Amino acid sequence: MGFMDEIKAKARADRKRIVLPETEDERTYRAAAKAIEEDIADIILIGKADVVAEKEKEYGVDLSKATVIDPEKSDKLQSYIDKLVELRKKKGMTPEQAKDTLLNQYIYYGVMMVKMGDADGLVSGACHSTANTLRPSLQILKTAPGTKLVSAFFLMNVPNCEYGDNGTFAFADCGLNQNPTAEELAAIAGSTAKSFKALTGHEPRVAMLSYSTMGSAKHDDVTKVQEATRIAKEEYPDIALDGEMQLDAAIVPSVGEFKAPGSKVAGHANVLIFPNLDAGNIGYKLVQRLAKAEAYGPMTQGIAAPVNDLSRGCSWEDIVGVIAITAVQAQMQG
Ligand SMILES: CC(C)(COP(=O)(O)OP(=O)(O)OC[C@H]1O[C@@H](n2cnc3c(N)ncnc32)[C@H](O)[C@@H]1OP(=O)(O)O)[C@@H](O)C(=O)NCCC(=O)NCCS
Ligand SMILES: CC(=O)OP(=O)(O)O
Repeated sequence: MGFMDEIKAKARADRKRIVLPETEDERTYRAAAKAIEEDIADIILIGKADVVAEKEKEYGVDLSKATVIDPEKSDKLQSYIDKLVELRKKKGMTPEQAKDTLLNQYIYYGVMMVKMGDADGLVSGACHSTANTLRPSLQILKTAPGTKLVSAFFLMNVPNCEYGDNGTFAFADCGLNQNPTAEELAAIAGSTAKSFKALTGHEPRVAMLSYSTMGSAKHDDVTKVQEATRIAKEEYPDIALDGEMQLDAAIVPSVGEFKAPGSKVAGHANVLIFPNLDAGNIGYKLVQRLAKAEAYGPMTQGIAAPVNDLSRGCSWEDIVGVIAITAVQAQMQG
């Protein structure tokens, strides 16, 4: 059984309520229908009932078991307006702006449902940018206790691959933090190792990636990853983590032995921490497209409740996977 089958089985065991606000996108309907058919979550769609019914017919999917919420008709609207104003008053949010935002940006309505306990998690981003998808949850849900930095990772499943754990990897940060400092990079490594273990059950082996292996090149960019590695080893002594190292040294045993002799991680890494968002975002898309890998994410870690993003290039099957992961994250956050 692959990790996604296991995640779906976990999701099924304690079904959570997952909101999908992007009812303007066909993939949302197909993913919602499949998630219901596979019994992995209770699905809440945000939109107008007649529009959803029309699309359901057009796409030939069965959404009779989904809950459809039309913000305009919801008796919760006023309480959501009040709460949003309370939360964003210091940033200048007025009741008029809050009403307009909740009625016209369904992602905000969905995030408020999670905030108010009317849903357990949210998945969006198939037709909205990452910034517009994650900003509402950063603003409204905020970070989980004990977390300073929210970051975003992908769970990757590379077919016919002997590297990582038979092709299973976590990659980070591929979605959120553009240019992490050494401290932030160390925090991303710690969070991703924890997420990888929690979602796949595998022991993480974390490589701090660079274009240099153990001092083979010299530049401020390399120094940043070396410093991040030092901090991460200090902060997370129980995690197998090493760096700085190149991608080949991280995952290919013979190269790891040659370039980083004595490293327990080199050649065996299953958690790859990229030095910046350019590298992370380009890296995951290369593996997804050229190696035909399944790529689930960008999943967030560190938000007070599970809200996960998607790539606008995702398939509806990817959305089903992210729904299942979101449901399992919701179980873990209680
Ligand atoms: C998500 C993103 C928009 C947040 O950036 P921003 O410009 O700081 O946005 P805001 O200032 O409105 O931040 C929103 C809130 O989230 C908080 N926040 C932003 N990034 C955060 C992080 N990584 N961890 C915790 N909180 C964060 C801010 O402090 C702010 O809180 P406040 O409004 O209560 O003060 C930005 O990080 C971004 O654009 N990232 C790149 C996304 C992207 O293009 N990815 C590529 C495709 S996947
Ligand atoms: C994760 C990501 O790259 O998102 P998008 O493709 O929507 O920019």
